[in-house]
Amino acid sequence: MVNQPMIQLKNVTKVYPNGTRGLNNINLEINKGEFVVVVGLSGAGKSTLLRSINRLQDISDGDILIDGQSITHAKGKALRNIRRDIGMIFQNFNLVKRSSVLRNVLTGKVGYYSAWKSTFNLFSAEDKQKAYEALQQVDLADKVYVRADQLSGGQQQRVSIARVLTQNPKIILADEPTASLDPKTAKSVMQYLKMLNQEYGMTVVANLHSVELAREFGDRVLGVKSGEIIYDGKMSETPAAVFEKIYNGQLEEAENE
Ligand SMILES: Nc1ncnc2c1ncn2[C@@H]1O[C@H](COP(=O)(O)OP(=O)(O)OP(=O)(O)O)[C@@H](O)[C@H]1O
Repeated sequence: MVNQPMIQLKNVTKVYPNGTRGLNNINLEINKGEFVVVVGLSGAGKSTLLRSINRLQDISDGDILIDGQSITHAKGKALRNIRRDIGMIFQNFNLVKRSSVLRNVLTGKVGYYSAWKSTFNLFSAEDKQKAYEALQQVDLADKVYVRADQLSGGQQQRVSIARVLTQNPKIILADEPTASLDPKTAKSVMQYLKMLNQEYGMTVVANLHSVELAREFGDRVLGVKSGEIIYDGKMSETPAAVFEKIYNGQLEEAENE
């Protein structure tokens, strides 16, 4: 298959108002269908990278392209359309806790509805059916009408995965998706993310703290330090020692050249 760039960062810099360089002149291409894990110490810039890709925050310099279109310069409807193609998975699940599982999953469709229809939850029967099917995919069909806050952490993360499936994006950005879960549950959540990647061809970029999960699920690994990419390689060609060094903050860019 010819490599098709899905996410492109061109000379991207993010300077926070207090002067911190969250990202320092990053150039990066992620292809359609890749499962990329981003690793690095706390404060390295992993979340800044993800938040910049879907423009949850504006970058200071450079350009970011999503499937060939600049999200950096998009406005109004064009920006909303690009954002529709990007699903997010958060460490804290970001569910509406007092709403039902089904309603939470349907919010994945909000980007497709006019403001007033989504305010009044006027979802079509077809979308309700799709949301139900998404819940089947993550093995939660028996929890459709349960309130989100009645579920365990792992189940709540599966609801957020079903929400992303309903949104049907091209890209999923997962910011520490398993950080608040026990190891067994974390692995199961990663398996569902892998399913979205393999069965639906969604491109996944995930920040992960766990070396073990990163090695098991990523196809490609990006090591980040002080707002720069200090390692970029195929998982299968990345020795375990490189991981240890990235996580210990000992890997310097020169070692990777
Ligand atoms: N809103 C902000 N204002 C100022 N500095 C910030 C802001 N957000 C992040 N930073 C700084 O930018 C750098 C990168 O932070 P970021 O949150 O991207 O790191 P991270 O690798 O995701 O860390 P963690 O694993 O702890 O989430 C850090 O020095 C951080 O203190």
